[in-house]
Amino acid sequence: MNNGVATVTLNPAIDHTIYVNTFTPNTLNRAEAVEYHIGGKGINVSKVLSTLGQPSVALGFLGRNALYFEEELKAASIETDFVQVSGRTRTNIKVIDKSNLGCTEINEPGPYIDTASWEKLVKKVTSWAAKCEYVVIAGSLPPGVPHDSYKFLIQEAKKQGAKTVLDADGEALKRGLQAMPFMIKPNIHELEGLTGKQLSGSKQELLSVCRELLLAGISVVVVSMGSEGSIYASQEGIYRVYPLNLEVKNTVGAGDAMVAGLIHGMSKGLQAEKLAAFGAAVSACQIVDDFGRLEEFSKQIRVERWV
Ligand SMILES: Nc1ncnc2c1ncn2[C@@H]1O[C@H](COP(=O)(O)OP(=O)(O)O)[C@@H](O)[C@H]1O
Ligand SMILES: O=P(O)(O)OC[C@H]1O[C@](O)(COP(=O)(O)O)[C@@H](O)[C@@H]1O
Repeated sequence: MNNGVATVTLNPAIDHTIYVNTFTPNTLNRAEAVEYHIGGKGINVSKVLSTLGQPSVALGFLGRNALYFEEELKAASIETDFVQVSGRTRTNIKVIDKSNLGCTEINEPGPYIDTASWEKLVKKVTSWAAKCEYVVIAGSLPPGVPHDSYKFLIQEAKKQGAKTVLDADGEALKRGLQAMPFMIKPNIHELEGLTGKQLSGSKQELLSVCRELLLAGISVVVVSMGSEGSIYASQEGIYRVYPLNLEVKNTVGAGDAMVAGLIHGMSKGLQAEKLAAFGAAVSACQIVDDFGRLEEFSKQIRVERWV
């Protein structure tokens, strides 16, 4: 038993982060520093949970470079139960321009997943969902898996009694929502894709979109808005979480850290206002790359009840 959290990453990645002084497209850029980290949204959630002292099991597909992932996860005390596939797990490029802290990302599509591998994965998710309180399903779909993969996995996990958390984009998010996950954490761009509207970020507009999702049957809706902070919505109320002014190191994985923070906070029984602040504080730690500041950030974050 792993204290109740399984993360599912169908499309893990090695995040290859390249820091340049000033990024200029169509010319030679020389790297000031490089970092390689195992990633993909569910894996990142497991890594942050582990930093917070909460165990989890990581599931999904891994290709020929699986051993590297398994070793890194083991070193972080994260249990693994991946399906091995014959392709190569992808590498995603993140270029960080130190002059303005902008991040240019190129995410690969990932290896092809055949039907037999997909069926193995479904069995693993179903079996872990029976043992876990939360099943986090996150990230893009690799080629070959069904378009309604997330809808199906959420339905199966719910049948086993797990609370499901979905963090995805585009069609994968739209279809996944049909199975009514317990919690979703779209960023503002993912929410725009979902609603088909360009959002101004006004209070009325955000309230109306969150209310619609709650009414449809999702228990917790968290909309992250990068440097603008976030919105937390549940039956307890709808809250505006104001951002901190941070010395940003790298914003990659900020959303995943927020998901991990929300799950950890829920596991500890935090109520809406404190939970919303805790999720935001964990993402702030990820951005400055210093989890020693968790308590300080949790106290600094301002949460306002909207309704
Ligand atoms: N530049 C920033 N300054 C302060 N906080 C930030 C910044 N970028 C992200 N955050 C925090 O991290 C959270 C998640 O970031 P966001 O970029 O919205 O998610 P995602 O990584 O899923 O796109 C935000 O709601 C906010 O609390
Ligand atoms: O599966 P996708 O949508 O391509 O995203 C994968 C990427 O997202 C990340 O998990 C980061 O996500 P966030 O910045 O949204 O938290 C990277 O580690 C990874 O490269």
